[in-house]
Amino acid sequence: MKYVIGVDLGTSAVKILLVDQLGSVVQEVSKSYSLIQEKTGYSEQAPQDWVDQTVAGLSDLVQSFNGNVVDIEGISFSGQMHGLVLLDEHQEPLRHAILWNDTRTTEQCKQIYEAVGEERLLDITKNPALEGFTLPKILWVKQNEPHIYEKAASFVLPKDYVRLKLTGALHMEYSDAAGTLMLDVANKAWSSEVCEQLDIDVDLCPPLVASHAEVGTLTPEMAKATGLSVDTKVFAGGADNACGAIGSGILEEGKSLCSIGTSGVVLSYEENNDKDFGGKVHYFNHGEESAYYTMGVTLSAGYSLTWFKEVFAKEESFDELVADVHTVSPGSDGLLFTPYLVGERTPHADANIRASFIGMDSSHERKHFVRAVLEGITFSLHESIEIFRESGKTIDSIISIGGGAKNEDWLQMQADIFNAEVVKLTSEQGPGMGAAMLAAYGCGWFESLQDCSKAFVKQAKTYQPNPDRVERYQALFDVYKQVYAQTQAMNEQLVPFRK
Ligand SMILES: Nc1ncnc2c1ncn2[C@@H]1O[C@H](COP(=O)(O)OP(=O)(O)O)[C@@H](O)[C@H]1O
Ligand SMILES: O=C(CO)[C@@H](O)[C@H](O)COP(=O)(O)O
Repeated sequence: MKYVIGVDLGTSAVKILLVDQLGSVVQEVSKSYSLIQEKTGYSEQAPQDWVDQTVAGLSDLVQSFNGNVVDIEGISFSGQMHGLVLLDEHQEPLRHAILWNDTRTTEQCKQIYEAVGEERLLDITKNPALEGFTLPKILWVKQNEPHIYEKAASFVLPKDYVRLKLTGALHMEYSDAAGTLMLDVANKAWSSEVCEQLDIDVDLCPPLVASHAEVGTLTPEMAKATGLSVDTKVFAGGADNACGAIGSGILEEGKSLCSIGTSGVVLSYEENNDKDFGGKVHYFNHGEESAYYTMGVTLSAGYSLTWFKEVFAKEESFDELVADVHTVSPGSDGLLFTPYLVGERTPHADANIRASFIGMDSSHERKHFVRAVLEGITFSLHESIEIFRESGKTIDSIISIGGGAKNEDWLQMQADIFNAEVVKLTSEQGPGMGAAMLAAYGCGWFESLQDCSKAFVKQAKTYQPNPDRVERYQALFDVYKQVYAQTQAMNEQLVPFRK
């Protein structure tokens, strides 16, 4: 039996899957790392932590592997998107990585519009200037840390950095490059126009490759540190949402995905690059060649639950925290939560908005707050589904992945709030599975990613919407949607009081 490894470099942890030729996950390892949040709006991580934890995870995996290590033929990567890793001439990081959920760059987004023009930017990159994307982060460093910027020789995204350290080869692939706001998405090339307008040297941008491209093998040092063979083939990989789509079989028009990791994503496959969503949803290159996807993003989805757990139930596991939410009725007896802990992207691109609990009542217990958090996250994702439905898409079945898909009550809640069938797969690790599939396809095990998906993507269970709960949630969703407008101005006034 042959094997491949899929590495998903998430925001909370790196999750590593060993997958056999039948598509079964035979081993799974997870190693966490923390966020560095110096001030409100800031979110960073140390690139070395990603490398250390990935190497430690691979080493654990190899040590408990019963087979012959040379049968592990290939490895590929999925990674949290947009994070800026600025490298010096020796390909060493010049500072911590600035992550996708860091919103310090509102001013730089304005400058991008002024320099490139809103319409032209949308024409070239298919996306608006949002704080989370990479280009505003590069500008922020250039303006606020010029001593660092002047030493920059290139930049990469998180999983590209880990791959660089494992192989010694510097690359970026299209699905992640699309999230930089510097890629000409339709023509799959760096946009010299965008770079020139912002006085950024286009040579900072690394060589581009396809997601399934073989980019090298492990360095002897890394082979030794991980226990893997030096001949293990390394494939480029993809953005975590592109890989999540591959790992869930979102490889044809009409298929949709909901992912609840640190962020939350509702994603839909697009065959073409010429649809017009006016920048309301992100529009990126898929990990499948010549395909695209659109998606709406909730910045603090799983992160809202993690935050609640860290602040109010630090000693408990997620399973313990959510154990009794089914005893609270839908709507949490009048308690609403909006998940804007670090600002928001879809549908409210707003770095200053913050979260709310609305309707606290003396009868509420902790379990009401937990249920309200789960409902608020799901309502937020439903706002993205509403945008897709309003654009004419039919969304009656959604595959649900990510840490949030571990809980049955939450999966049923998704079916009831989305008013759609929700499908759970045998592994909730969609991005890791997608990365493994890119390696399997790259190794030549399959003719196409679709063929690989037929063999690897397996449904475990479906959740049907309950008509009574659907109706109740529709009424609550109408109230939920008002909270943003009602709290927006108040949040602006609170900005000077934040850390
Ligand atoms: N047992 C569980 N029940 C419900 N939610 C969970 C559970 N375990 C983890 N989660 C949620 O999953 C999130 C992490 O998901 P994951 O897909 O691993 O994120 P990332 O890829 O961003 O690192 C946590 O923030 C948490 O909200
Ligand atoms: O910014 C985005 C997508 O645009 C996020 O979805 C990141 O890609 C982080 O993903 P997770 O760590 O939540 O999986």
